[in-house]
Amino acid sequence: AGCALWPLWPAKRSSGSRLEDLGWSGEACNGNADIGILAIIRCLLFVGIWVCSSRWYGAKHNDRVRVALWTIGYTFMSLLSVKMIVVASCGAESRWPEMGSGRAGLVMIFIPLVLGLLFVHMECTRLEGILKPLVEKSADLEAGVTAPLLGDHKKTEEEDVKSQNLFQELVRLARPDAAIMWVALVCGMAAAVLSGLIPMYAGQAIDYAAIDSNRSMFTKAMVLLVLAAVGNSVLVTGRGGLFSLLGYKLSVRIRHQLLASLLRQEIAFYDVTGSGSLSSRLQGDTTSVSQAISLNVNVLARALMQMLVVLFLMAKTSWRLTVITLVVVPVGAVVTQAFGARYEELQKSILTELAKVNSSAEEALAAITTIRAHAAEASTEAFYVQGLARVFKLQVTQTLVYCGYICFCALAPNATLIGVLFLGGHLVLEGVLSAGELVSFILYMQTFADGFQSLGYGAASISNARGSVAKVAELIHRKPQIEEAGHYKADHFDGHVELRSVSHSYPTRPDSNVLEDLSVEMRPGEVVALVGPSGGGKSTIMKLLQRFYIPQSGRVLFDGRDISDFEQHWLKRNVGVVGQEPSLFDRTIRRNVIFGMEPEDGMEPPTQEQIEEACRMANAHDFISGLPDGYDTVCGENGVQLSGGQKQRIAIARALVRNPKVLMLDEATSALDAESEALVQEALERCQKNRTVLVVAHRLSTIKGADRIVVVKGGRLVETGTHTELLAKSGIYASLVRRQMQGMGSSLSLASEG
Ligand SMILES: Nc1ncnc2c1ncn2[C@@H]1O[C@H](COP(=O)(O)OP(=O)(O)OP(=O)(O)O)[C@@H](O)[C@H]1O
Repeated sequence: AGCALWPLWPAKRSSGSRLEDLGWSGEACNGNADIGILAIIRCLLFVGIWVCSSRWYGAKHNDRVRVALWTIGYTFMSLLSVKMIVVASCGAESRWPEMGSGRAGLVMIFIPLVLGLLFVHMECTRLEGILKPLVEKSADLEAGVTAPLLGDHKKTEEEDVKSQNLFQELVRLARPDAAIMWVALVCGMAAAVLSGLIPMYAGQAIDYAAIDSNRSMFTKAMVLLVLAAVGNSVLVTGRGGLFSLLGYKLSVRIRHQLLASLLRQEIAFYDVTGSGSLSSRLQGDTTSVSQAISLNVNVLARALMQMLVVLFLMAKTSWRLTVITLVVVPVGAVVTQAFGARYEELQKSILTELAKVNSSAEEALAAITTIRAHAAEASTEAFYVQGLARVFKLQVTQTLVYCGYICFCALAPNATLIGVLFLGGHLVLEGVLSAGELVSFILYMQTFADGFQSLGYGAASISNARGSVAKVAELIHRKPQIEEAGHYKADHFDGHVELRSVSHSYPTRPDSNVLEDLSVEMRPGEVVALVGPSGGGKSTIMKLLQRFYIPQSGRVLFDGRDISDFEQHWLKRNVGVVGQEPSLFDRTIRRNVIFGMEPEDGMEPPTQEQIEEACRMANAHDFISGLPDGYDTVCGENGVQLSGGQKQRIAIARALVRNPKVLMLDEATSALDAESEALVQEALERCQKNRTVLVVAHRLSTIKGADRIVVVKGGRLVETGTHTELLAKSGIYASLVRRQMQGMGSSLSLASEG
């Protein structure tokens, strides 16, 4: 309380009355020369005490308290500033010459300005405080991006550094369009200057017309006014258009960079990061990042430039009126924001309550027979009415807040206008200010208030986008945690495949070994069937052979060379894969067949003959030719426009068009009708000729046809041999076969055996 009242107390008691002492009488003060200096020292001390105490209190309690404290502090600071204006205006020149010379005026303008900036800073901090937990919460919910990005869920120092580098990140993203940005900023700067000149020329025109009656000067002022207005509109258009262009360019670039980075991440990254959260990064976050840069930088830059220009012109016109404006405008902005925040809070509560009420009504209508059976109509109705009453109560509060808000909105600008007119009118009467200058000032004031509001809006929006910028930037910069493959391309490839003493655990479960010291060799041209109970590690072997993961120990070799040495495009051309669930893209059949072999992939695309030959081998050519658009038929999202069997056959054709030396097949277990299954099966058998084939087999017929059967259980190779040899052993394989023969399992990899 002492702190709060101190600034209001006169610097030094004088013999005159309190009002005289403050200089309201308009006569010279009776105080001493140090009155102004003392006031400034007090003011600075007050700011110091207030900032420290509110920070301390805010840290201990919450942001609302801090903002409330700040508001109280600001109010008293404003009163102090008003007092200082009065003191400075009361003819203190006689005792403190600087007071009248304008230097003190600058000091007084400076104080509220610093406070204004402090406000913006604190508002951002407050918003950040509110947003951070939300961002963290949503990240937790997504159980996604942050996990692999931040590593071990730790809130690391790295994260803090990254958030500090946010501005640098924004600059980095916008750098390729720096030229556009600079031109846009220059346009904005020039527009701001011109928009500041408009009120000035308007004031001059009034002075020349109404006071000086100077026709030629009036015409000159009007011409300049027109030029300023036209120039301003041209520049504003240029600035707006360029910033929009910048936004779109940015959005394209960020999306491109993000998808390019995502496509290069190791498969383990996707094990922990849901595709849902990644697509939300790609859609929502990229939009907010590009908007943060284009739209909000535009708003902020425009507001800042406008405010600086107008502030300069205001101070030049009348520093006394400027101080009044600097005191009142931020107060208006704070109150507006407080109202807005409360209004939104209430709106959210209303929507939540309304949703509850609606669902209770829906529930009641859906369960009408239960209600009737229990004669519970009255209590159901009462429950609904209680809900409606809660909504109504909230709506009344919201209306009160709204009334307060519109009352303030209607009153505040007029109150400011009246205040400025009152003081300005006195200055005009005393000849300190001309009528035109007063009009100019009032127009400046409006521009300044607009600028201040935009500044708050822009700062809040940028603050909102911080989370998105951080996430997008981390994803763009994320280095795949699997070392880059080599560049080896073999002149001759036999198709010899080997897993040598491989032990593997997935990064998400580093403590559980999925494969344990497993060694398998597949000689060129050999067909090897991989069987075993579910969860035994068959698919893991396939994944290691595709270098989705690097084994913890042991080696994966092709023709005796480590898989990591090979140039991956070359290897994928020589090693074909057909998965259990064929995944097709929303493109034409042709493009789906040559997937990964398009010119953009650095490959010579297969010819139409080669495509058709592959499709013939895959039993797909006939049905494709029967489609109205043939090979140009679009498959639809994930191939929805095709049947399961057709999709499988296209996937087989996709593997065969590469004419691979090694073929890896995961037999489809999903139900296909008998005809489709026969076609797929026939295609699979046909494509095994002259190739090293590794097939995760579920059907007895496939297994019987294999040169060798490898039984994997618990990550270990437990049996190997031909069908007959393994049956004779009466081991796991024999029991799996027995179970299938007895019709207890549809495949040889049922979990019950695990
Ligand atoms: N991406 C992954 N992250 C963590 N663990 C995994 C992952 N994929 C598989 N596993 C685990 O590894 C073990 C072996 O799985 P794998 O898919 O290789 O078995 P499988 O023999 O192919 O089984 P199925 O015949 O049912 O397909 C299982 O315990 C499984 O839970």
